[in-house]
Amino acid sequence: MLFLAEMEVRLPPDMPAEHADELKAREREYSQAAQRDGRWPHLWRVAGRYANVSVLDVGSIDELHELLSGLPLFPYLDIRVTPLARHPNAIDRGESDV
Ligand SMILES: O=C(O)C[C@H]1C=CC(=O)O1
Repeated sequence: MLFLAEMEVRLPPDMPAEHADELKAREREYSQAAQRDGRWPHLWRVAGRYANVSVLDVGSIDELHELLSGLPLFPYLDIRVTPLARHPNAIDRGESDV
């Protein structure tokens, strides 16, 4: 199941820089592990904003929630999730038409 996830990062301005750096380092490790295992096929920075647009590939809504809520930055993220369905005009990538 594919989901579009739009995330806005909102770190409190008074968060100590060392704490922010530690969270960002853990976030990088966590999201790169998910990218490597195929659950996070796209991660794009939104130009001009501390925000990303991601495509997540998970087996269930519960797995999606587990993946997102496990993000070290989760308490500081505004996340909007949109389920994705196949577009009928999309060029086939080896899967059968829906
Ligand atoms: O967009 C961000 O920087 C937050 C975040 C979400 C995944 C990741 O690696 O970083």
